[in-house]
Amino acid sequence: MAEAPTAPGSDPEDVARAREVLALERRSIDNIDAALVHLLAERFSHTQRVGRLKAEHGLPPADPSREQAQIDRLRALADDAGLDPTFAEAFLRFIVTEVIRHHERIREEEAGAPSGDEV
Ligand SMILES: O=C(O)C(=O)C[C@]1(C(=O)O)C=C[C@@H](O)C=C1
Repeated sequence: MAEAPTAPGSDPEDVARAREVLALERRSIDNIDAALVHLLAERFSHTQRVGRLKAEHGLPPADPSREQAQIDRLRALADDAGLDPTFAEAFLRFIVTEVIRHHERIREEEAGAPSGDEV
């Protein structure tokens, strides 16, 4: 009697191998996600310092010309790396929007804080 046809890739050994590959890929994905979190934390610690510097010296929270230069650079890097430049731009804009929100909060805090000269 002929064997029952199996759907392509549904052989239990194939599925077991696929699960092993999936587990390995997920380990790498978790490592990369951890690296991204650490890199973002590092980036935000620098932008917090920039925010305080800007607030102390009356500089505007946002710098659109700097942002445009960053976007142009990141889009080119993404293109070279095989990453969608539109995604890279959206990702940077998402981060920078949050940074500007932090800068504005720092500026408001600075404006409300006593100067240190007061008794
Ligand atoms: O470089 C600055 O002036 C920053 O405040 C940092 C940063 C950024 O996150 O890269 C954020 C806001 C500015 O509009 C431009 C860039």
